[in-house]
Amino acid sequence: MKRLTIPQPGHWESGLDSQRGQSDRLPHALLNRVQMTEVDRLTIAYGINAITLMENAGRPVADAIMNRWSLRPVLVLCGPGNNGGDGFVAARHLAEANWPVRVALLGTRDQLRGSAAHHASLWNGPVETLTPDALNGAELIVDAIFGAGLTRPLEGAVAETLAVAAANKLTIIAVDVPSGLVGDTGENMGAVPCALTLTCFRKKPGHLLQPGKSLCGELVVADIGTPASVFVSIPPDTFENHPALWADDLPLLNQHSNKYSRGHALVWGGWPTTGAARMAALSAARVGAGLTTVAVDMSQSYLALSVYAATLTSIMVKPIHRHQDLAILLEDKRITGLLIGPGAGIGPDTQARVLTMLKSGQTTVLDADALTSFQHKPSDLFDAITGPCVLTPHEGEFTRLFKDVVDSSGHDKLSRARAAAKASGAIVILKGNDTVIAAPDGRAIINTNAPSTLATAGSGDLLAGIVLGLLTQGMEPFHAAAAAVWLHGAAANNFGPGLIAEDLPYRLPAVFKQLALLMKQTERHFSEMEMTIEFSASH
Ligand SMILES: NC(=O)C1=CN([C@@H]2O[C@H](COP(=O)(O)OP(=O)(O)OC[C@H]3O[C@@H](n4cnc5c(N)ncnc54)[C@H](OP(=O)(O)O)[C@@H]3O)[C@@H](O)[C@H]2O)[C@H](O)CC1
Ligand SMILES: [K+]
Repeated sequence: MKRLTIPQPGHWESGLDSQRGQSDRLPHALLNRVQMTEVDRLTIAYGINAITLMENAGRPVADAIMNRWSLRPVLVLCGPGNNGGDGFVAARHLAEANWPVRVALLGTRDQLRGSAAHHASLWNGPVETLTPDALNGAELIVDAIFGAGLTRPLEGAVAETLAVAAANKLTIIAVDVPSGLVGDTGENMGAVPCALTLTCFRKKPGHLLQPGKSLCGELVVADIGTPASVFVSIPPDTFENHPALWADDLPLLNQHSNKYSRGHALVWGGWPTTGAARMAALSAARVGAGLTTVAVDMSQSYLALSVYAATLTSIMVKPIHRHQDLAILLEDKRITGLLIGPGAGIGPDTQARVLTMLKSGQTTVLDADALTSFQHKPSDLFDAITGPCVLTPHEGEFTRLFKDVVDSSGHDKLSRARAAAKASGAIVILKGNDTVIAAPDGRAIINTNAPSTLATAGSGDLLAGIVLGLLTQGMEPFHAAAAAVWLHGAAANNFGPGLIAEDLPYRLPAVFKQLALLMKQTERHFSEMEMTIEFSASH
């Protein structure tokens, strides 16, 4: 199977050399504004001039409209930069197909420059002023006002016109991004919800991060002729989560596998909240940990052991009476992954257990109370993280633990997750509808398959368990984190509405079957491409 590896920074060229593919090489990369500027420059150097690039960017907008809607009046709103230029191209193609099209421009025609001025000169119809009145009679609105060049919040005629279009529920098609959406971050500086967004070459982080994600509607990526070779000098470090990024690293069974070779997961079982640790243990087992044990906190009640033991069957229980018992248990080198946090309780006992776990050198997942227990002195935690470690905070836990880090970094989710990973030395899974997985070396993945049914009690405990189960089997932590987030979303999608946390682990086997099918299709896609390459080479 061909895999799209995510090479470490600094190894990009060799990474590309080992990969196959034409323009869809690294298809899941996300590019920011600086990278896209460089992509444009390299594409032009490659031989596609700026006027053709704009033609290639604007034509798919017209095509997408004609493919989705029947003939109806269209108004194209054009801005003063290249986004506006794309709008003029789209308007021309619609008009050539005999669609009723009008154009309204922010500013005047003689202020346009370069390719935008060229394509505006090819537009034969009148150019109106961009005001709310221009909307009269239009049914579809093409928003080509601002794209990557947005520098400040929307105001004046632009803000008013978009607000009136949204209030009148007009269908809006955005060129590159809904105007007002910051492509690098997903921040909204005045954009209104669109039905469809067409962007060039690759998606941008802001298409996948909230609130941007909710503003884009259907998202389509247009091929504008940019060669995949641009990735040699523009190493992407941000990706949309997809099995192609990590599926080859998933632990696989073979005839030599036995329960010990599949690793032994250990979950800290707190008291009196026991359900969280039990569900996490079940998830770890479901994703393939050979053995799973709950280390039961006996320091508060002797009842703890009976509750865990009576409710777990294939999962083992180990009573821990004194703190030393935990350290002794961790000397067992057959244990290959640790999790503490779900239902652990906030305070010095949890702190001490976390530090003991980290000291053991074992791969560790820290969730929930294990994170909040360090809110007053996060550096104690960060200093103790010296080995493979994954942190799984939701926004509340994240803010408590990383307040100082966030104050000194960007405030968008991608920057915050990256800064937290760097400061802590751990892989950080910053959870939410747009979960970000970040590594200390700067790599990041944005997840897109999470349904809103995952916003239910216990959902986070299960995710921590899935991460643990994969790590326990030796999967590389960044890939394990991304895979776990994807599997979690896929299991929820597989169940559908009415989901409660208990349902998720039972859906994982079906998801593994889907995944195997998906990867077979990907493999077929690659082998077909190989045939195409051989065919073209021989002619
Ligand atoms: N490979 C590609 O992706 C290609 C993309 N194309 C399209 O080009 C745009 C980016 O074009 P650019 O000219 O850099 O920027 P914009 O068109 O988005 O906007 C720049 C102008 O807008 C003014 N501006 C910005 N924000 C505001 C605001 N809030 N209010 C008023 N005016 C604003 C800005 O003025 P300044 O005073 O700030 O300089 C500029 O005048 C990309 O998104 C794609 O659509 C290419 O067509 C093909 C290749
Ligand atoms: K736009």
